[in-house]
Amino acid sequence: MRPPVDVLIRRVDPDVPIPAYGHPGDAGADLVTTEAAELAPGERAVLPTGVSIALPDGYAAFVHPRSGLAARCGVALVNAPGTVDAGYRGEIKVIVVNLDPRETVRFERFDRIAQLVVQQVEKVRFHEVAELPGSARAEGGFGSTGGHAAVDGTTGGNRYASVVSDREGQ
Ligand SMILES: O=c1ccn([C@H]2C[C@H](O)[C@@H](COP(=O)(O)OP(=O)(O)OP(=O)(O)O)O2)c(=O)[nH]1
Ligand SMILES: [Mg+2]
Repeated sequence: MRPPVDVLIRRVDPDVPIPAYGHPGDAGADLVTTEAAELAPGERAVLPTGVSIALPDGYAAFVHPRSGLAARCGVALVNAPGTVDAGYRGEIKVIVVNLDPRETVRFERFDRIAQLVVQQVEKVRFHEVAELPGSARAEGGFGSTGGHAAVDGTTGGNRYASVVSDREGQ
């Protein structure tokens, strides 16, 4: 296993726990909210995590959702994954949204709300050309290989979801 990358961290809130990995080998270290919040269905909020970091050059950190929160409460991140640039010294914030159609979600102070994944990122130089080199995929995308959702129960073969926009009685 490669040695961990050292990242400087500052507590904006003196009592906040340092982000921690749940298990060895986990990709994300959990972030908490330092503010309690209540989100009605459809509501969103920008929640403070109480920490700011200084990443080494060539790295970025990504704010990812937690699957348990998504599955149990319908909480998603509006901008998932959020990007924390190496030069950002402000407090890391998490933009949560309650996607549950009925239930209000309540976060208590220090509830774990997201996870931070630190990765190396490449910086590229863009070279403008009139024509790009050919490829097997060419311009195919957005479901060109099949297996996409069908609308109103239309079967397209090899599908795995459907959208029912014209439900009975509506
Ligand atoms: O979920 C997030 C996303 C971003 N940030 C912080 C770190 C990041 O470096 C900065 C800017 O983020 P981004 O580039 O996504 O936002 P922008 O709307 O493009 O703002 P800017 O013009 O400041 O780059 O905000 C967070 O704390 N949490
Ligand atoms: Mg930006």
